[in-house]
Amino acid sequence: MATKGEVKKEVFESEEDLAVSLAKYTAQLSDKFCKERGAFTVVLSGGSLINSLRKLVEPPYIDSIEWSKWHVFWLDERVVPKDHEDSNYKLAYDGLLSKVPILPGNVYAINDALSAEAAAEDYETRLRHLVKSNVILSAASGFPKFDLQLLGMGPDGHVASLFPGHPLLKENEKWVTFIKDSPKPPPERITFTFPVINSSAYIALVVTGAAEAGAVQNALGNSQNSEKLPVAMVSPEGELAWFLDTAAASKL
Ligand SMILES: O=C(O)[C@H](O)[C@@H](O)[C@H](O)[C@H](O)COP(=O)(O)O
Repeated sequence: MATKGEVKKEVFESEEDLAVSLAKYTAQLSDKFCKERGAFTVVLSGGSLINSLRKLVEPPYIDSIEWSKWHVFWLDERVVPKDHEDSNYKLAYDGLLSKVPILPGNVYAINDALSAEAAAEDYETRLRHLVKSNVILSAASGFPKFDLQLLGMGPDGHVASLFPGHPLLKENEKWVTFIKDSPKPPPERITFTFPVINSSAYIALVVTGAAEAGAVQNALGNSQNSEKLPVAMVSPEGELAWFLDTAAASKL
């Protein structure tokens, strides 16, 4: 499946068709990595992505995926308790993790007892241990190389908690950092940095709805706007696969 630096783009008639294809894509990668190395490291976003993964908890995937080999991480997380409505962990737990036999020890939620700054540091330290123990692979650059990162995008073109014009876009040393002034509430979050996003073996960028069409154009089309949005900075070492619906692709 993989060609280094390859960008694939598929436009679906409906979100339902997109969800079917996204489940197939995720299951195929799970198969590949479980066979190759006995583990699959998957990074989740918040937002509508979790709903778009709903076909994974239905046949055939619910039974065929080797869930016990999954290791689940978050691209970004809101600094709120894990049972809070705003928690990306809760969103993923309710919609996916509670419905499949993933091992609780393989689910890497943030420590919600810590401040934003401390939670980001703690998450990075845990990732470093998992790279040492070969659960997460390491890129030549030294950044962690996740098998699959599943990204959503906001109408302003943000990915993870990396927002347009924010100084965090330039962070090139830390693996995980924090933000206290997120324009999208809640304001306090931790987030992967671009070097970690772009070290990924595979990235799926899942975007639906007319509100995101301008940002999709900025990344993929002939946009007049010279400011590169965060989504346009997604450029993994491995494969980038866009999953769009017709509304999100309407300006291409
Ligand atoms: O915590 C978050 O806010 C998310 O991880 C965020 O980065 C999300 O992926 C985008 O905002 C897209 O959200 P929608 O899919 O709901 O548009």
